[in-house]
Amino acid sequence: MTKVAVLGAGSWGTAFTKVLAEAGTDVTMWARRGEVADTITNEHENPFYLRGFGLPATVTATTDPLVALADSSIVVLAVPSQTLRQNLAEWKDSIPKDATLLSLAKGVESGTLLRMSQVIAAVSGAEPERIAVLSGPNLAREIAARQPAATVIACSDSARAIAVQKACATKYFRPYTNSDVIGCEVGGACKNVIAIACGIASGMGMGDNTIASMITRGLAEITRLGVALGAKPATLAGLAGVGDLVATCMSPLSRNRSFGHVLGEGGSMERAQKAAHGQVAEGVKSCTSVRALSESYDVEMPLTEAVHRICHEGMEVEEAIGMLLGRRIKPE
Ligand SMILES: NC(=O)C1=CN([C@@H]2O[C@H](COP(=O)(O)OP(=O)(O)OC[C@H]3O[C@@H](n4cnc5c(N)ncnc54)[C@H](O)[C@@H]3O)[C@@H](O)[C@H]2O)C=CC1
Ligand SMILES: O=C(CO)COP(=O)(O)O
Repeated sequence: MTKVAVLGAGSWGTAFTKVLAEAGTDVTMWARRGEVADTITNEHENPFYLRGFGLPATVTATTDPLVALADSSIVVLAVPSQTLRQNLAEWKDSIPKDATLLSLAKGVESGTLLRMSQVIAAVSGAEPERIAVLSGPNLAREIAARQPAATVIACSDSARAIAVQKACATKYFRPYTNSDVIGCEVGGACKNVIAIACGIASGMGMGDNTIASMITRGLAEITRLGVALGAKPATLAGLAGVGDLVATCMSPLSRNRSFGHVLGEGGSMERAQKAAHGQVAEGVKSCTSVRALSESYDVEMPLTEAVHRICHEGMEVEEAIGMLLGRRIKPE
């Protein structure tokens, strides 16, 4: 039987563990805090990140990475994008030599501007064909409630993508394979930034025309960047692109959208952080790295630029809107 280690017991790590276990896969979690690991193992729930959802009794958790990683053929990296490098450096020597490394993180690393699969390759030394990413419209609480959803598992080695697909396919969670790792990662990282922009608009009381316009123009700028980095446009028109973008930009469950909503209502960055329920709103840091990437590839990303200026340069939201609408009019 496939044995999977899920490293990270936050909301998505926990919900994805539930999916794996309900698919009949043997899964062990690593949690940072002892009380989280103990509660998962003994009470079959993670009330710290995913209150109200029972986990199958087969799921156990530990704070010892060696125990979680022993004999695993798939290692799921379920920590925030800005801490993945540091976390993986501590785990890399305990990872079985031929295991597939599956990233759940959606972000671009600050400073290095690396995608998560690149961080994994750099830190672990694993060959690119051992590195996979999972990305799609997968809000953790909806998946935990077994609401039907689809996702994409991207890996350059199709046999590994299929092995991950089999390990997590259930009656409500439908994974598709894809070979376009870059497209999936660009879609996942950039949609968080556009979700902050949509949250700002909704917080200012703007309606569906505005949000739909931002989602669509957001997709245009994400696709421009993705193609410049080597992604296939079809990937960005699929689940890991438009699918995830729509879910995150529209859902009050999204931490990135919730973060933006508070800013749009006139709240401070601190208040916005609280609205993300103490969990990561990845777009806050990724907006700066995505903007830097776009500059180095000479790709225009006006919505990303506006979110960066609001979050990190103190620009007022009204001024940012003026900047966006004051741009030269042009063909679509
Ligand atoms: N929550 C969701 O609905 C989804 C999240 N994602 C992505 O999955 C990744 C993980 O997200 P979540 O599980 O939701 O995050 P979270 O904020 O709920 O949990 C993060 C987990 O990482 C652990 N961790 C380890 N080292 C850490 C450190 N130095 N600082 C902070 N946390 C540390 C925390 O203890 C916690 O268990 C993110 O990149 C996110 O964008 C992707 C799809 C859905
Ligand atoms: O990635 C997600 C849904 O696919 C979760 O979005 P948030 O990180 O904004 O909550």
